Amino acid sequence: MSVQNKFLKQKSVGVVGVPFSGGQPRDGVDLGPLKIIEFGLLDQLQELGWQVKFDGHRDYTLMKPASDPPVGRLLNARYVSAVTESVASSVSAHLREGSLALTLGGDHSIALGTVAGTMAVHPNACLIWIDAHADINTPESTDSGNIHGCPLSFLLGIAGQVDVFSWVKPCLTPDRLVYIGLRDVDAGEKKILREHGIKAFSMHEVDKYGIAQVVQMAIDHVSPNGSRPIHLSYDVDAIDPAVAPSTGTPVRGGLTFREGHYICEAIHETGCLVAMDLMEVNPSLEDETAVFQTVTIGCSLVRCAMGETLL
Ligand SMILES: NC(=[NH2+])NCCC[C@H](N)C(=O)O
Ligand SMILES: [Mn+2]
Ligand SMILES: [Mn+2]
Repeated sequence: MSVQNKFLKQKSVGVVGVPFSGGQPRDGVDLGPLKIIEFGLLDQLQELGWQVKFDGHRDYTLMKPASDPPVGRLLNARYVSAVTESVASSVSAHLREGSLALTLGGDHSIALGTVAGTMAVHPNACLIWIDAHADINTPESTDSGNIHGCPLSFLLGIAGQVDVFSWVKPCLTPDRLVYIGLRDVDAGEKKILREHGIKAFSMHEVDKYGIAQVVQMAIDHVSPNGSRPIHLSYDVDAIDPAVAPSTGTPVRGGLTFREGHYICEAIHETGCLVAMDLMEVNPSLEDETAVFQTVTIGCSLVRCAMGETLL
């Protein structure tokens, strides 16, 4: 069922491509947006009836500081901060015009910008985070120092004072965040989820209740009377690596092809989607077939969230 959106002024989408890999150590994830667009995503969205406004392939490497020594444990902190601040304003600009904001990554640190950008325009929006990982480490709890494992702690205001990220204002509350797909959560992150009462549906709950019930429970949790705008942040590593192999931190036991798509279809049906991220597609990992599979799935997840139906 294709549904009218409650929050958009027109059926238009602003596409922000963010070829950025500074939130983690593996090269190539910055090629994600280029590949996804080469595979025809923009035309596919037009065929679904969307007016597409693409910001163009920006060169975020121009923002790379000459020197960026670790801030505590955090790696590339100044670079991540500058890029995400700019992404936040691109996302806000599309939302202010009444368009949906679609951001193509790049690594998941970029969501620090996209979610901040959404909350600046829709302060009561909720966040549905689809991922194998919780990405909620604080500057103290992170073992890796990779900021793609930390964006949610900044958005929730539990990261403590980090001067480099002073532009990030706490804009998310624990009751407006829900996860689906988790299966590789650090010990420190489990503690944070418990302490803040954050709702999470791991793969165990997906097995136990089935994806349809999980998505329904997730939406009911973050948007109790269906009235909140939804930001969907989709890390492609939520999908099982047998189906979407080209990603930097693959974890076995993930969502099936259909489960992954069902989530997008059900969120479309709410009519409340205002922003979507597609993150962590890395076209330089694995072989050509794997890249084809991963990029193709990335495109179809976005199409399903934007109204493509099977019938
Ligand atoms: N967006 C991702 N793929 N995140 C993986 C994070 C892995 C690990 N928890 C870390 O903090 O380093
Ligand atoms: Mn992940
Ligand atoms: Mn992630």
